[in-house]
Amino acid sequence: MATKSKKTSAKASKNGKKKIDGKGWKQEKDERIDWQKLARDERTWKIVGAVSLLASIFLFIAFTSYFFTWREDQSVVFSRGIGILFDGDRSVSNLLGRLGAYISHFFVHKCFGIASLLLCTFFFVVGVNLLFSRKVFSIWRNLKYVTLGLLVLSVSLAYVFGSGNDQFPFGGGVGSMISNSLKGALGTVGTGALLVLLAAGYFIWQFNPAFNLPERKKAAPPVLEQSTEEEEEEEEEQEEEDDAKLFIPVTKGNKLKPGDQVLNIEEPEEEGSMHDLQMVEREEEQEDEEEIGDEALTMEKEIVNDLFHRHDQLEVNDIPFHTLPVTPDPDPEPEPLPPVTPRTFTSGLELEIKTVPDAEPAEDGVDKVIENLPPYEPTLDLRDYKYPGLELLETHGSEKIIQDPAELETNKNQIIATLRNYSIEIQKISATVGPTVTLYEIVPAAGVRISRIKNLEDDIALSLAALGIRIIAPIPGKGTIGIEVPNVKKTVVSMKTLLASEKFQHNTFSLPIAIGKKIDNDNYIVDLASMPHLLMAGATGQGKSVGLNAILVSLLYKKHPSQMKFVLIDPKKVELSVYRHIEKHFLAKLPGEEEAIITDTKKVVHTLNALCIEMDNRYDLLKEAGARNIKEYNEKFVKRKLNPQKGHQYLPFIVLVIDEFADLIMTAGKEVEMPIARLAQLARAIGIHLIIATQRPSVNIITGTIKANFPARIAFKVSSKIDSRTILDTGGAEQLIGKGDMLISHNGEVTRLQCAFVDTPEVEEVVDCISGQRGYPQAFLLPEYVDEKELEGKDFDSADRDSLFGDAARLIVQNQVGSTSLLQRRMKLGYNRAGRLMDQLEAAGIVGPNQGSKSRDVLIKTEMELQERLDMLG
Ligand SMILES: Nc1ncnc2c1ncn2[C@@H]1O[C@H](COP(=O)(O)OP(=O)(O)OP(=O)(O)O)[C@@H](O)[C@H]1O
Repeated sequence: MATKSKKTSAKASKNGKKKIDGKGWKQEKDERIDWQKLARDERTWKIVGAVSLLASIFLFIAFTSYFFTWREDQSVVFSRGIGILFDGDRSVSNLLGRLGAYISHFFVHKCFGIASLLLCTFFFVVGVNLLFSRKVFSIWRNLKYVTLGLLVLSVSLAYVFGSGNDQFPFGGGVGSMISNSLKGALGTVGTGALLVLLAAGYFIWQFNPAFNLPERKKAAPPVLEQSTEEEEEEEEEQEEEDDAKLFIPVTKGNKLKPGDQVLNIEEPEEEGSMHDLQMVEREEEQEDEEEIGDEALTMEKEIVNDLFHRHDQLEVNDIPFHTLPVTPDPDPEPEPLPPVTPRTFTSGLELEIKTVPDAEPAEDGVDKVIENLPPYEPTLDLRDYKYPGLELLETHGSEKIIQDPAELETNKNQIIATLRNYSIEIQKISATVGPTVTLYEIVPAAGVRISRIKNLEDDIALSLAALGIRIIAPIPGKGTIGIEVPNVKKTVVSMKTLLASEKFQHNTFSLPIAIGKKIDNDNYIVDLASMPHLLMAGATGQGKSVGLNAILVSLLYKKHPSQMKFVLIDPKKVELSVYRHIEKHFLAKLPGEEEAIITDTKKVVHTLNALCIEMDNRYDLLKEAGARNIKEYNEKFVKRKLNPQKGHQYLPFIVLVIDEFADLIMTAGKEVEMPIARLAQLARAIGIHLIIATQRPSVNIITGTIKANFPARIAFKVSSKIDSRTILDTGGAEQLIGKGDMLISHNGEVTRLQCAFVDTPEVEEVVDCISGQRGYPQAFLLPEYVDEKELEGKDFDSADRDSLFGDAARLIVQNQVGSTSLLQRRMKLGYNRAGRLMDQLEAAGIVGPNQGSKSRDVLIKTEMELQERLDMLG
């Protein structure tokens, strides 16, 4: 009981009542009206709103009635003036009696004429907003229109209809006065012109009509019109948004949105009483704040500046924000609102901040599209970059295929005779002359079994006494038998011809490579991205290096440095070294490495593992972006649907080229094979493509795992049928004639090609053309890979911190996300190192403990705090 009375006493004193003895209460302040409190009371404003709404209805009825009764009531009002209100004897015709007659006479006759009706809208807007405690209409906008409308309409109507005692006051006294003054100053015509000008100006401003002369229609860029309209619309939308934000009831537990501004926060008065509604206003706030006085809380909108892409700074107002600085409320003891986790609060108030749903990442992790931004253009990184021109390349000899009729005739006769020796008759024979070989297509006579011809392949070749005969029995899809016979005079296929071809110039391939010419002279141009990896084999001196150069040069001719990077592995140290000059344009390397072209086996292992990390990181990015492959991902990035702040970036293709694979496998074995197999299996979707070349296509080098993951394979001449089978799963490569004569197995088809020829000086020209231009500050950096074995035995206690500890701590504190994958992506680290860094950050008290799938809590909130902690740690 005693406790209860104590409580009651406390409650009472809080409400301004003081106990003076045990029997009664003395009201100390009950005589004083607390105006401030009254002004902040929601009910007060509701009453004002209701009065305003009634006033608007009253005025509307009075004015409308006046339009019909003005003549009858005019003399009465004239004669009595304001006294009419108290003159009970006088009767008037206005529907709202003497008050209606007097007020409408005042506004319509004396002031603004018909335009006075606009006043009704003002009271209506104010009334509705106050009554509903939210901004239904914009008072500010209405006020602008009413003020302008009263003036312009009254003056215009007075000008048009004139004024006189006996006349209906269309423009009212004010309108007539201004109109007459203008007429005096500008003359009737001048005044008319001014009014027309005003009307036209308003019309143009509001509707922005197009004034295109017929013949200039084409010249007027529609974009311009559109953009102006868009701006207009945007302005409208913005206004509407602002309007909607104007009045926002904030009660206990209610949530604010960014951009909302709270004018008045009322503390609860009594137990059980409702929290007062708050009025939130934008444009009228200054005025209102003055009225409400310094009791009002002002809450400022924190604009979150989000650097949405690397190169374009963007201010985004509508993304979630974390801090709302609140001016302290001098009113005592504001009751805390439900808990939140803000960074700062100065008033002791805690607000639950609701993030704007639009800015939340969509379900697939994709951010809201930031409209009205031009698409991201990766090539702007090096906007002046010029692609190498075709003039850098040479035409090697005559491009014309030499057809020697005598040679053709001899070969034909020999084929017929040889087959006849084996009792094989021919119905028809035709020849297609290619750059290196001629294909004789034969249709055997009825009853001849194709398998018989195939079995006689070696004998026929011997009889024809020529190297490089290949029998295709039957030619897939044709039902004929093909015999390829090398030409006596061969034509070199210049790289220049292929690159100049329509097929190369105008294709939509992601990574177009021009490899060579088919036997029918068709250019063989394919998309490396769809292959998706390529295995090349060939005995020494048969054209492998030229083939690799042809592929690399094709890509250099089509891709911008921002779109593609090479990882070049060259254990022989000479083949690819020419490309070292384009390091800052097209090469990728490990952080801290001097040379971009990798020649050392140990570094090859690191690089391959780093590529695996890059692959994993890219998969994480794709997953977050809800994209299935690099193309979809980059499309989203270009459309600015992905936030670089979250680690997203435009992903260049990465082409890994290993020139002598056999050497690597011999020295590093599984250490090389495993990451290559992993990359080959998984890297296609994320834009990493492999080209592996080897002189020795034996089974211990091209293992089953490697083969299974390299569906596209090229064979130059090899030394044995077994090698041909290892590389192509079929014989034939041993019968090639060298100098770029090759077989390519792609999409289950084996095609004979003459590889495009590009000489080393040409490659040097191309490389010089690129390296002479502005490049990136350094090569594209691959993620760092730390060999677990090298770390064994090393104890990573807090005294032996990772060199990246400080950077990692800063990144985590800046982002306020304790996630290992963030470290991996942003710092290009492997999982193990990132994980170890995270453990060290935990030990240093910067992040909290592991929380399973949820990211760790970040215990340090500001960079200043972090710096202190780092200084402390030493
Ligand atoms: N496509 C081609 N057209 C014409 N000639 C070619 C072509 N490819 C290669 N050759 C000729 O063959 C020679 C050897 O080619 P390349 O250097 O590419 O052989 P390789 O297989 O790389 O040899 P290695 O493995 O020993 O480096 C070239 O110097 C060139 O004269």
